Amino acid sequence: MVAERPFVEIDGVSMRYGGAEGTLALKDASLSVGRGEFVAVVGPSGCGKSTLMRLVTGLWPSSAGSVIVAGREVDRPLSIAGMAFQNPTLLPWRTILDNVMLPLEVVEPHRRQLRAQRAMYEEKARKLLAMVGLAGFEQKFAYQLSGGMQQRASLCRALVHDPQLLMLDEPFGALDIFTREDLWEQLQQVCLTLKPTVILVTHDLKEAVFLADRVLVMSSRPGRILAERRIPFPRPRLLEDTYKPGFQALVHELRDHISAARRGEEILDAV
Ligand SMILES: Nc1ncnc2c1ncn2[C@@H]1O[C@H](COP(=O)(O)OP(=O)(O)OP(=O)(O)O)[C@@H](O)[C@H]1O
Repeated sequence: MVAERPFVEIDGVSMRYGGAEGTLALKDASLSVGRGEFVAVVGPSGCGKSTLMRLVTGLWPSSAGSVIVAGREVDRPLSIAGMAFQNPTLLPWRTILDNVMLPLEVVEPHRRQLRAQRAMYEEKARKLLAMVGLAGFEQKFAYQLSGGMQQRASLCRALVHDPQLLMLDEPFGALDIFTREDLWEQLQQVCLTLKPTVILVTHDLKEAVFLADRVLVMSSRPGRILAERRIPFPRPRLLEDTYKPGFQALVHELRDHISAARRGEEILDAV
């Protein structure tokens, strides 16, 4: 049997901002993500995690190496990706429903079909909102929602055009722990239902272990993948699981990797 080609293939990628004398954010970073896999990327602050996300989604070109998604070299912003960031960035003049439907006005083939099939698309957006507990808030504006609710809406916006790839950069970073845990469960449910390929950048190791099939640990800047850990726990995972010794041992193991990576940074800085 022929092994399926990874959905995301990053090979020997380097990225320097600001010309030859600028900041080397990534150096010789390689990783691959299988179709339908949920990968979390963790690492010391400033190690290049967000840079990696920008390269995969085609928002920036890499300085060296190759980024291939769905078998194609990434050389422009990817339309098959949905993205959500720490800041939900909802447009204040649009209702929540219209914010969620925004990608449909931009991404083909939805853009072409939106006028004729508006009712179908609207139903889809409403279903997503209901899935994350926002039924009844469709006609509200962002200022009428809490931070956690806005983040849920931004997750729906990232999913509305059926992206094959979901890119999440600290999407829950600004939220309190209760809201965050609530959203982990909802994201897990959404992923079990829609089965996108997901890359999640997070500082929260518990979040990484709860959500991911595999956690990748990056070195300090210039970033590359230092270690990876497969997460063996069956799904759906429960919040109670995060208190179990096996779960906590994995979190500690990842923390040790990151501490080692940070010590590497200090040693390098001292040279
Ligand atoms: N647009 C930019 N121009 C110049 N340098 C940049 C730019 N974006 C990021 N950098 C630098 O590249 C390095 C990696 O940044 P990046 O945001 O990718 O790290 P990160 O791991 O996501 O950080 P954090 O964990 O703190 O969010 C940092 O030193 C940062 O200062």
